[in-house]
Amino acid sequence: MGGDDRDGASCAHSRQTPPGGGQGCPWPYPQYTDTHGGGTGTAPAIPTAGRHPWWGDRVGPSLTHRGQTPPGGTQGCPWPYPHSAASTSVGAQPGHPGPDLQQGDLRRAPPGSAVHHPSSWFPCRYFRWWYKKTCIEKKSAFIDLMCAVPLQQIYGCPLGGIGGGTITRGWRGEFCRWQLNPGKYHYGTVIADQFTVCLRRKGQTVYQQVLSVEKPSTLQGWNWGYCGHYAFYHALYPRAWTVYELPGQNVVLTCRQVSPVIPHDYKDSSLPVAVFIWEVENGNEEPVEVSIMFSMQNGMGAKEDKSGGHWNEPFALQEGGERVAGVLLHHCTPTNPFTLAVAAREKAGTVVTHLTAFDPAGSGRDVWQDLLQDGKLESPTGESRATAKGEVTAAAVCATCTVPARGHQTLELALAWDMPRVHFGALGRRYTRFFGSDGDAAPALSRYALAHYEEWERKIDAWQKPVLENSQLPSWYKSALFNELYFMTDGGTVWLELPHDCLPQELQGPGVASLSHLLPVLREYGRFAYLEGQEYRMYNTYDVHFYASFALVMLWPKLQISLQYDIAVTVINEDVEPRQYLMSGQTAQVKLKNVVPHDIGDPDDEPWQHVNAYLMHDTANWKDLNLKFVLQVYRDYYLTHDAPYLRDMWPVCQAVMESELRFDTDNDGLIENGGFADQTYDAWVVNGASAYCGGLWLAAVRMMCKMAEVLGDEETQQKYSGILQKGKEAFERMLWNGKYYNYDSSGSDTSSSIMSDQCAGQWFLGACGLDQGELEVFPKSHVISALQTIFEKNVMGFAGGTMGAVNGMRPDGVPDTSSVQSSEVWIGVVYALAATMIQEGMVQEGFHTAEGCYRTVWEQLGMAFQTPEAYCEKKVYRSLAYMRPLSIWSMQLALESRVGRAPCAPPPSSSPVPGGTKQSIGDSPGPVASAGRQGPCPVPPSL
Ligand SMILES: C[C@H](CCC(=O)O)[C@H]1CC[C@H]2[C@@H]3CC[C@@H]4C[C@H](O[C@@H]5O[C@H](CO)[C@@H](O)[C@H](O)[C@H]5O)CC[C@]4(C)[C@H]3CC[C@]12C
Repeated sequence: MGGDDRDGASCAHSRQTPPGGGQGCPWPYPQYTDTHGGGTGTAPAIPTAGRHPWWGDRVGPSLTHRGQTPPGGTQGCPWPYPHSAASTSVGAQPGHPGPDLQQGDLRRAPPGSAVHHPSSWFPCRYFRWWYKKTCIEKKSAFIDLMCAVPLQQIYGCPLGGIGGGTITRGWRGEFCRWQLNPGKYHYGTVIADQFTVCLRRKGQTVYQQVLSVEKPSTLQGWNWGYCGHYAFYHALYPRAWTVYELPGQNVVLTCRQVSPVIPHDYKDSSLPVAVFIWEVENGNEEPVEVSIMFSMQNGMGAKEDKSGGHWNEPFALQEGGERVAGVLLHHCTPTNPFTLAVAAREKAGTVVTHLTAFDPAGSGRDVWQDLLQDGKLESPTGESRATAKGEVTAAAVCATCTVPARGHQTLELALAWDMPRVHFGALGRRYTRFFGSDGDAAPALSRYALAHYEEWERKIDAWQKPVLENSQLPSWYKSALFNELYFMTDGGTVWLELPHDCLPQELQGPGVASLSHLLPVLREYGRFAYLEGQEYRMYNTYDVHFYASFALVMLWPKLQISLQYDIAVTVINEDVEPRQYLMSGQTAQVKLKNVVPHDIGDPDDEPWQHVNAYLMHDTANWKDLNLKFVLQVYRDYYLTHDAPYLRDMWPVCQAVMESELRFDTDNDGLIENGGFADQTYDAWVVNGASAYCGGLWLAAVRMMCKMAEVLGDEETQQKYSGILQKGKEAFERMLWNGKYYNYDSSGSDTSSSIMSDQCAGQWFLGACGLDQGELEVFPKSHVISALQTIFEKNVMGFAGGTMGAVNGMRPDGVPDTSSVQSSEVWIGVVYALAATMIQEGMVQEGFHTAEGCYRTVWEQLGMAFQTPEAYCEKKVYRSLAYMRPLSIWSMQLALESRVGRAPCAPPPSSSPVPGGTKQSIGDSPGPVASAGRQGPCPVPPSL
């Protein structure tokens, strides 16, 4: 038996110091950057731990990062693979979680918190609520400040389509983040879930190795500890690929994993499957027999794996000329049982064998010897016995082929999981529409995946290619644009099927009938929800979705339309149940009529039926939610031309705007904030007229005028035109200070802070082509001056211009620390700001601003595939794997929208932004092909 004879210690040592600058060693350094030469080549940075006053330490030593191209670029990879992937050496130093500090220590107040402030009672109220929820009701807290998810810098591309559950693999190949029950994550590497290679020459096994750097305490009979320096990981969502050199064997394996995440596809994109295509290159002068064994535990490494009653059985399925074979692992829990299928494609020259069951807690020697003997598994017939309580079981499937001398072969394996029902509601998952809901779909799913993945890859290529091949776009951007999309599936996402014969309770109210296309849309495209964040478990948090919605409307517009219909239903409905809010301590009803809810509910409750899981503030008084609905309605219409949608949404827009008018307390055409944190910055107090909410208000009023015009509603058009006139004047008078719009008009010490998100209204207007000409809402010169000030102060004046834009900056160049959120950087806000800059012609500034966030998150902090909501300058972050960063797709929209104007080039990666911002104004983008929408920049038809 061969094997990797380098010990872990020598690998670990060489990770730190690149011999010869890393040139001689195969892919020796951890990287989270492109492999296309766009990287920085900077020395490793090891951020030190930081402690946040409220949520504790969250950042441990991070990965080191280099922007190095692997020797020969991606030449080792024989198929034409895109280069702009997040990539890393599998031999990289794993990230360690920070020291075990008290996460979310509620005894420590944030800086600037007033002892007598009503919310200083928040910790007591929160703790009482948390105790009742978690210890008495035995449910999970929608935000668990007592028990945060530990940071692990290990993640790579998740597996699976949209809304059927996801299994995330780490960049070292581990199966480590599990979301099969929607919205509920299990974090843990399952050791038995591995790929193992066996090489045979002249009838003798010459090499057998688990392709994992681990040296676990179970399955010691296996040959672990593959030297990760011989492998290199790349991720470009929804694909990832790892190139493995097999030391001493002159054989290169490349495993690429493909998930069906395909824009504008509403069938295959819903499938809970992934395919692993193993390309084998034999560099020898003699043939080699290659086996890839895929082993998998029955379960996700959670305590249920030991609950007993799980069993496995072999299967084979032939259909349409395709034959697949493998093992089904039936996971028989009382709620949400599921079946995993581990399968391989049988084709001429490929033999598929299996082992129905083995003990993953034992030494694994039997399995190892079985494979070692002849490169195949025993393939017993019949099902395994069911596990006893306390016992775990696993299975393995092996695909074997012979690769000719200097030749190349492919082995194709798949993983499918079939959990047709979810723990809330009565609806099944979207994929059951195509594969049935009896729980027996796993064989068909795996067969379908193996038969269709080539078509998926063609479609993914066609979608991504125009961006990847655009030499004017920096490589980091290409990685960010596609890799941030992981959250579309791995955001606790659920996509449900609404059958024709059943109507959920919340869709039965009288008002709902006025939404004439509600049922046709929901029945045709299903119901979609994703979490605010993996740590903030609320579905479709609407103030945040406002930012992320660009990804949805550009890539799966029907899901955005469906989501909006669901929000419209909640606007019409109410929930009169009283409850106490944790910040103010006041009691008010859960949901008022004619207001947009904060979220659609908690996955641990009944989402859609019980909305507003968030109980920090009473969001009936938030100023941004209603406006964000109106802004999205018109933006969606502008991009989709969906006239029935606009007609249905129009009365809802009118209702929420009427309700919003109560916030214009002085009748000057401009709403006022209420002196508490009454908007998405829910810990940053705002009082009186404000740049953020006032700006969103004016933009929404402008869109009301436009929609009224399109729909021929003259009366409403006049009404909102009048409000717009007055409101614009009030906004300029109360907030414009000659350089930018003040944070608010309260005259407080921090009123004059520079808010990075002050142009959010303009962002949406620009995205819908409503920022030009006579009817412009914000004077162009003011917008440009505000953006220039933000660039100068919040971006370049913060962390040397390398970390994006801080939310709030004082005019003297010191971050606004009046609240925890004013001194944070919100990645999703930064991408939105960058899009606004691009819309306004500040293309270089926009790219520089966004680049800071990408590099901080994906390179410096090692937070690939878990982009948080926020970080501070000193290595503190908040809320892992968050929705808002999907707003990067608005940068893409801005670039696409500029096609047709004069050409422009974003700066090459890491190029310094020229001193002034002036020279870039008026630059316009080069031809940027459409990656998001289908077809050219839209001009909505009039109705
Ligand atoms: C009670 C504290 C203030 C004490 C005082 O004034 O004296 C609060 C200070 C900081 C708060 C935490 C801030 C972060 C979390 C925010 C989260 O809400 C969600 O976050 C998004 C913003 O990132 C928002 O857009 C979204 O709509 C929200 O769902 C709520 C929990 C926080 C941990 C929050 C808790 C209160 C404070 C500690």
